[in-house]
Amino acid sequence: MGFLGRFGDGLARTRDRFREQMNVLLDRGPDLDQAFWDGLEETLILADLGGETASGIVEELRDQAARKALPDAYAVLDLLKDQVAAQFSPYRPEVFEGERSVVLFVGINGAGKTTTCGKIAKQLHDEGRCVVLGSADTFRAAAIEQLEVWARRAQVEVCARQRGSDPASVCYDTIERAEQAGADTVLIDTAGRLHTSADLMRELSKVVGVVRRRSRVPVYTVLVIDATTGQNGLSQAREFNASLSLDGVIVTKLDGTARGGIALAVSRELGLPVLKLGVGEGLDDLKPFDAHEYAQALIGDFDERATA
Ligand SMILES: Nc1nc2c(ncn2[C@@H]2O[C@H](COP(=O)(O)OP(=O)(O)OP(=O)(O)O)[C@@H](O)[C@H]2O)c(=O)[nH]1
Repeated sequence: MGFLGRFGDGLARTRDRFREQMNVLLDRGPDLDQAFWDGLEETLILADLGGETASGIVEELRDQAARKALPDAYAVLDLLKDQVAAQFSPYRPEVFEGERSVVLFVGINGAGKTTTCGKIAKQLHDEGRCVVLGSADTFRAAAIEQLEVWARRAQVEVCARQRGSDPASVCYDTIERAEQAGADTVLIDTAGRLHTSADLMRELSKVVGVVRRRSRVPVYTVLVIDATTGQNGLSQAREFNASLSLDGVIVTKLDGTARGGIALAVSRELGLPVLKLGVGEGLDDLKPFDAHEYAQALIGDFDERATA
């Protein structure tokens, strides 16, 4: 693993944009003047960290610069990574690594729910856990087939019914089957929906309610966000969280965007842990989350030599 860690390549575009902006700022000289602080905040906003998060980080760094009498911008940038890492909500290992769990994947259309569900099934199966998949995306026929392909690849069982079936009863069947099989983890794919559609959100909330009532093991609801949607990811997270009380988020497609900061914005502003990061379409491109590795990959190393 390189010095940028597991997310290094996936966050390359976000990091390039960030460094480009920072270099423009540092070209003026390393003084800790108002223009530097404004420029730093703008750079963080441009990486899609969100206005609230960006100003929170800058405020804290300003405070530390004054308290520790930091000499210049390079000294501030040394502290930035720790500041970024500290903003994330604490990781919740119990969602995928707990003794038993049922996890529902929710999110807007095309966010990467089915793919993520399949990748996690394969990873957990390879770790020796018994996994059952449930295809509650009964709206899109291709999603059922896609999950069946993943189930074969991962060598796990999948519960599916034909297109148009009631998603809540697919969940019911899936949990029953998982109990019979003595499964450790149940992963349920749900149909994509717009967070702005009240009817579809109500329907999903009903499905989650059925699962919570039926399951004898902890149930977690995980939002999958496509990083390329940028700040819209924050509105998605707000709406899904308001309807479903989310337990965590997975951010996908970080490889295709310079807006990788959205993972931090959502985690900090909604108090939700990031559980995994998707950095490509391959099986190994879904990475376990680590706040320090994320910060390292986002910012890289800044020193006078690197920017000269
Ligand atoms: N580059 C990249 N592509 C990804 C990533 N995760 C998923 N995808 C791709 O995104 C596309 C949509 O993924 P799906 O898993 O079908 O999305 P979905 O949320 O299940 O879609 P709906 O069922 O329509 O809501 C697929 O082509 C995936 O291969 C990622 O981390 N990086």
